Amino acid sequence: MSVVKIVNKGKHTLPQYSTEHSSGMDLRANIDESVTLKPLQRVLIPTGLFMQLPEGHEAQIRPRSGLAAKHGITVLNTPGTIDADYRGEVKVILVNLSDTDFIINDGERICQMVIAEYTKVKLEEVQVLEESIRGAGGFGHTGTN
Ligand SMILES: O=c1ccn([C@H]2C[C@H](O)[C@@H](COP(=O)(O)OP(=O)(O)OP(=O)(O)O)O2)c(=O)[nH]1
Ligand SMILES: [Mg+2]
Repeated sequence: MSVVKIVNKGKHTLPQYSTEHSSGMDLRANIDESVTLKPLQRVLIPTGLFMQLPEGHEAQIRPRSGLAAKHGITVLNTPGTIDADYRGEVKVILVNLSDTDFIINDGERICQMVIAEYTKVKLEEVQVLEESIRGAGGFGHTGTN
């Protein structure tokens, strides 16, 4: 199991996996006062967390489906990317896609964080690519049924 070093300068407990096989850990808002998010408004919410990810890993900041389905609250840049060499505070960009105000309270679980391994590649510039059956087909070219 990979180890992620974390400094918690916030007021809340460390994030945790809420069930045995959860892929994400929920992150809590670490704010002094509640924030009211108006329709289509976005806000940067601090978490109080600072991380050191092992080389070859990233953290992805993703929405919680409950907040999205019930309140239209999502992560604007989903999946947000936390780089392994980032040492600043993890912050979450939330947006309100509903038609009513939404209040974010201190300590609320606002998003989830998935730690993932990634592959670093070297780009090789060529003039022609190998053919494939798909070719340039995309954007729904296989239809819907
Ligand atoms: O939702 C996010 C996305 C990013 N970050 C932090 C960690 C990440 O490593 C850094 C840079 O993120 P990104 O590369 O997405 O932003 P950028 O606009 O390209 O900034 P930079 O020029 O600093 O890379 O900002 C967050 O705290 N939350
Ligand atoms: Mg960047």
